[in-house]
Amino acid sequence: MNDRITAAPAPGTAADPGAGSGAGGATLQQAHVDSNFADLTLGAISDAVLITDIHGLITYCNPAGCALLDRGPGEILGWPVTELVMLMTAELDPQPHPVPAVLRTGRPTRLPAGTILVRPDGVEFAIEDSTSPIVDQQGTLLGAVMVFHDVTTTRQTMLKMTHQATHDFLTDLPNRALLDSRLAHELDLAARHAAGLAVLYVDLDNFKHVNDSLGHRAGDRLLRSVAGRLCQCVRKSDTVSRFGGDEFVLLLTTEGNAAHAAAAIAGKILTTLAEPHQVDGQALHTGASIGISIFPDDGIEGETLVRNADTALYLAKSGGKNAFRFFEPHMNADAVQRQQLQDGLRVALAGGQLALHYQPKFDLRSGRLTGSEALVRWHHPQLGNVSPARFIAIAEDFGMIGALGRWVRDTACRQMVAWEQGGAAPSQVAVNVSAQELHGAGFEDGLRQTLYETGIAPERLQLEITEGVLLRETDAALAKLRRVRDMGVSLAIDDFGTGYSSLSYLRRLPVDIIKIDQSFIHDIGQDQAGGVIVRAVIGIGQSLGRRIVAEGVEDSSQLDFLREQDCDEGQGYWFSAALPPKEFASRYCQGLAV
Ligand SMILES: Nc1nc2c(ncn2[C@@H]2O[C@H](COP(=O)(O)O[C@H]3[C@@H](O)[C@H](n4cnc5c(=O)[nH]c(N)nc54)O[C@@H]3COP(=O)(O)O)[C@@H](O)[C@H]2O)c(=O)[nH]1
Repeated sequence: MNDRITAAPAPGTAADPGAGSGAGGATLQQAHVDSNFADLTLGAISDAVLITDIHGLITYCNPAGCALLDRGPGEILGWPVTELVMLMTAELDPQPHPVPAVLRTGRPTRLPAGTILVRPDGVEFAIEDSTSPIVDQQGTLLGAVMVFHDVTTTRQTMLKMTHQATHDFLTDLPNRALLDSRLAHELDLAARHAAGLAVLYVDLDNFKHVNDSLGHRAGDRLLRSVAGRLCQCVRKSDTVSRFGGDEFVLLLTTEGNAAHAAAAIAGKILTTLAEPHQVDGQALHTGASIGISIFPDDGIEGETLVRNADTALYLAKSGGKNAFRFFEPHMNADAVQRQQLQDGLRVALAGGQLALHYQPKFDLRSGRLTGSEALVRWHHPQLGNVSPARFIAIAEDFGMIGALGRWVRDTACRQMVAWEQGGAAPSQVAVNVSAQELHGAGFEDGLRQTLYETGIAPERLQLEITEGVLLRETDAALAKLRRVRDMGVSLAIDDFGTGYSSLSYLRRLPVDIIKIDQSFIHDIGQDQAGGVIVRAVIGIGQSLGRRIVAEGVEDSSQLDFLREQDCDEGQGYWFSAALPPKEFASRYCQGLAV
């Protein structure tokens, strides 16, 4: 062996034969000196090799070992291996050393994965090792040999890969896979210690609108901001995960009542998320809806708890958004029906089950028919007639609203053209456009296609857009509406009065018609305020050059009042409910010249 690795052991150490380390130490050192071939071999390999005597004092270190420990042999030999090579777990807790164990048992051993070696100068690196006993031909234990190498880079790569596989790339939150495994672990603990556990399913309200109107980069930034705020709302021991899109699932563990804790956190989340988010220099507003399930009442398995929280979320959303709801068992029946409707709607869209009915609108001064509103109807083969309010929400939630809206528009326009070709048609047909449909990227092109393919004159088509939708419009969306109007199609603001538009805002909206919401018409004659609002809307709307339509006219006193206020048009059961096309034509198109 060369001088570097056979330097004399520290005086007084067991490796010094004079120190009375016994025959084992002397024999071992002699073996080193004699073994030139072994010396060359050990000097050539990249693994660190440390040999100790029977007392665990280092008697040999190869060059790779010296390099890893950043010491010359003189600073290594004679040291207790447990002091020079301190070992920790991956969590930096003390790790039992393998050399004393081998010297005690005489059996080889390996360190657990993730073991960290801490040098006396404080430098740490991850190692993999194997430690074996050294025995002579008589079977006497002479010492131990520890072979190890630095796996920091490999470990970092592995940790990075594990992180990527278990975290969301955009927000760096745990992903669904990690949530599932944490949920399984926490459920196990909760079951054994009767602890509380809640799952909160959070979904942003109108996130798609941000993406569609401001672009995906802004959407991504908003999601990161939301992720940060969600983490601020919970303890470090809780899990905030992103399930994809704008859906986040939180796992809360509590010692007390889980429902109370979940309600408090849900309230905090709604308040925190409602604060404006600074994205690209502008303040973005977003709300959220939250569904909550509680262990064990709402499920004892992770999958069930998440599914039930999702069901409760759906009801929080359909109940008006920006709210939280706890899961209730009856919701499952609703969820089953929703699934049935969702599946059924796909079939219905493919053909046969959908129909349009037409409700007439009349000029209140002349009594003449001014047009009709097309309202979609669905006869489900098992469930019978399904309310459009219900299935339109489902179409919106499950990405079918574009196709449904397109079907309604195409069918209404074709019907108008058919009536025209028959020689008698109302002057206009109105179709409802849902928020999501309007915000969809293909809306304008789809509309152009409808006009082109059906051959309807654009001025014969009217789009009804609810006030709530228009209120949330950005400049880009308003520009979209102006382009629609430039095609020659007229626009009506539907359900006016329910969205609290300011009158100055009304002036900005590119609409031709204001339809007063039926709730205000219903209030006419019932209380003072109802009539006052209707009168104000008619006066101000007309002064802004808009035509006013009263929706939901049900009796003659309402009609008289509307006429007194010089309202332009009326629609409602007093005149007629929506009718199938044939009935509509035979009642209202006779005598109408195109
Ligand atoms: N995006 C689309 N939305 C649509 C379409 N078809 C309908 N809808 C929307 O669904 C909601 C419920 O519609 P519906 O059950 O058809 O009810 C409409 C009328 O039948 C009803 N109405 C009409 N007159 C009266 C009346 O005198 N009293 C009374 N209580 N109800 C009456 O009102 C509904 C019309 O609402 P509106 O559109 O706001 O004018 C409803 O929100 C529809 O908009 C569709 O094809 N696409």
